[in-house]
Amino acid sequence: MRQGILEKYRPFLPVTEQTPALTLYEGETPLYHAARLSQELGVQLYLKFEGANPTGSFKDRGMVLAIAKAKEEGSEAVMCASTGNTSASAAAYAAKLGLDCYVVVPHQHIALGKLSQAVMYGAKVLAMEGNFDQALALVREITDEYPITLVNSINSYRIEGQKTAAFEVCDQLGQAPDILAIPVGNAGNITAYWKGFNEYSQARRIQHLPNMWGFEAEGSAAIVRGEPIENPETIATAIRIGNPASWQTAVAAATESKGLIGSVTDEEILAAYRMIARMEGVFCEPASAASVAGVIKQHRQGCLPAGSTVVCVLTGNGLKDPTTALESLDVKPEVIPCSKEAILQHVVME
Ligand SMILES: Cc1ncc(COP(=O)(O)O)c(/C=C/C(=O)C(=O)O)c1O
Repeated sequence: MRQGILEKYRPFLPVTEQTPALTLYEGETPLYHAARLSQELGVQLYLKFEGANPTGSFKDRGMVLAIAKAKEEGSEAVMCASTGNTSASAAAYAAKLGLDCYVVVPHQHIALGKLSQAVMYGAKVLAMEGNFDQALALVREITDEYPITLVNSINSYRIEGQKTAAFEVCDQLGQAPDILAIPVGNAGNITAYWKGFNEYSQARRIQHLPNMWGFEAEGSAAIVRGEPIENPETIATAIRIGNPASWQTAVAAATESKGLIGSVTDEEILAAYRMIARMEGVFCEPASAASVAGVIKQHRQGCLPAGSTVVCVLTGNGLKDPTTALESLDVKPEVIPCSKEAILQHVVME
C-alpha cells in the first residue's frame, strides 16, 4: 500500500506525533530509462517524472509537509505567490485539511491547467497585474504581518518535503546518478535535491554525490547573468522568475557538487519538450524540458561525459499547459470531412 512521503521518509522529516497524517499519495513517481535519448547522447539517461504527482508537479512533496505543519502549528490559512504549480498544490492540500488558501498569480501568465486546479480546489485566486517576483515580495510582507502561513519554498518545510525526490532517485537507481539535471526558477528544488543527496550520503545510503546541473530559461536567467532581471520573459511560464528566492543555495549546490548553473533558450526548451514526448512517450510541461535541453546543450559543447548516468527531473505534467502544446509547436490537428477516404488520405501505408 502506498504511504505518501510523510510516512515513507518519516525518519528524515520534521514530523511529530502531532503532525496530521496528511497525504494525497504524493511521491513514488516513475524514473523512466530514456533509451532513445540515451543512444543519441551516449549516456544512460533517466527521466524522473514528477508530473505523476497528485496535482501534477513536484510541488506536492513540499506542500504536503508545509500544510501539515501549518495545521499542527495552529494556522487557519495559507498564502503563496505562484507561477501556477505552487498555487495548485497549496490549494489541494489546504482543501484536504480544511485550511483557507490565498494564491497570487501573474495575470495572463499562468498556464490554463494550473489556474483551473487552484480554482477547483477552492483557493481564493488573485490574478495580479505584475510578475511572480512582485507577487512574492507582497505575499512575504502580508504573511509577516498577519496570521497567515507563507507556503512558498522560503518555508523550510517545502525544502524538507522536496528533498525526498533525491532519496527516491537513489532508491530507484540503487545509487546516486553521476549528474542530476533540473530546471531552475525560484531555486527551491535544486536546493532541496542537493540537501537530499547530502543527507542520504551521511546516512551511508549512497557512496558518491552527483554533479548538480541547474538550468534557467535564458530570458529569466538571473543567476547566470549574475543580477536580478526586472522583466523576465520565457515561454516556460513556470520558471518566468527574475530574482530567485533561493539564489544562494542554488549557487552553493552547483559549486559544492562541482556542477553548474546554465541557461537554455525557449527554442532549445521547445525542441526538448517535443523530443521527450515523441522519443520517450513522456509529456512534460515546457519548464520541465529545460533539464533535458540543458543536457543536450552540454553534449553539443562536448561537456557531457560519455557513459555517465544522468537523471533529468521533469518537474510538471504537460497537461498543465495545453495551450503551449497546441500553439507553439507544429502539432496541428487535421480537420477532415466525415468519410473513410478522408481518413485514409492521411494514413501512410508501408
Ligand atoms: C514545472 C516547474 N518546473 C520548475 C520549477 C522551478 O522550481 P524552483 O526552482 O524550485 O522554483 C517550477 C516552479 C514553479 C513555481 O515557482 C511556482 O509554481 O510558483 C515549476 O512549476
